[in-house]
Amino acid sequence: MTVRAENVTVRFGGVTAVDNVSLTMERGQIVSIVGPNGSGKSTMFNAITGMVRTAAGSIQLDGARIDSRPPHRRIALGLARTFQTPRFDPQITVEEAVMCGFYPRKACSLFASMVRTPAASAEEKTFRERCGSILSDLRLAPFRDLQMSELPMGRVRLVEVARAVANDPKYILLDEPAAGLARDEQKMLAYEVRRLADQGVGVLLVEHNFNLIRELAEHVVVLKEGRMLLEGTPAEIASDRAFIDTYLGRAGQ
Ligand SMILES: Nc1ncnc2c1ncn2[C@@H]1O[C@H](COP(=O)(O)OP(=O)(O)OP(=O)(O)O)[C@@H](O)[C@H]1O
Repeated sequence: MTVRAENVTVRFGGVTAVDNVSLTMERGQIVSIVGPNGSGKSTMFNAITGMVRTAAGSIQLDGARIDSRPPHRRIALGLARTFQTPRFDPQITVEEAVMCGFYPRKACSLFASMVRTPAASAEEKTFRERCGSILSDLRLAPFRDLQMSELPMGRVRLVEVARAVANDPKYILLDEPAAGLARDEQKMLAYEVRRLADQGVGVLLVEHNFNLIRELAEHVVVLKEGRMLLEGTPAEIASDRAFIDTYLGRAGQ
């Protein structure tokens, strides 16, 4: 049970944003992609989730090619993601934002929901209860009725994680989820990410905070200028001279 990206290349006009990169994420495993700004991390995410077209290579989910499937089909197959800069309607509440995450799982039709058939009401109730528990896991329950525009960006990122979790994913791709979070919020996020992995969810994490990576990731892939520089455990990566020079040295982390 894996997501396997093999020899993926993505080009934007003359720019090769990702060049022949491979990575594998198993269910229950936390894999991290690191690299300086512009090294292709988000583009690799976008290739896996179908937001950009690959020029070469293949992407498989649990053994089946998904390269030609649109993003919503990949979501339905259990691939959820968060965005570095989440975009929510500023006027919806935190609860409404997380409830959006359940829609791909809805079994009842829109018509059934509108006329409130018993099945649709029961489904709505189940989703609302699950939403409540996701909000409290991510310590967002006190903000449930606030509008998204009232939250600082760190918490907006947590709502984004909550929305992705609502989709009950097999694999979740988190794009810098800890950016802008206070230390205690980062710890709580790390705990939740670990818990997701323990429940069998594969996690792909783009993160600049190497302490968090060291704490969470079992495997790290380092990108530089779109290419894979090296891969290994956080300890192996952290002691590698090429990594220290490229990432820690130049990026000033
Ligand atoms: N839609 C796009 N059109 C053109 N070029 C793009 C596009 N998206 C990314 N790029 C280019 O591709 C390269 C890789 O960008 P990408 O955003 O994947 O890097 P990143 O490692 O995620 O960076 P950051 O840490 O700043 O988010 C960069 O040179 C970037 O300018």
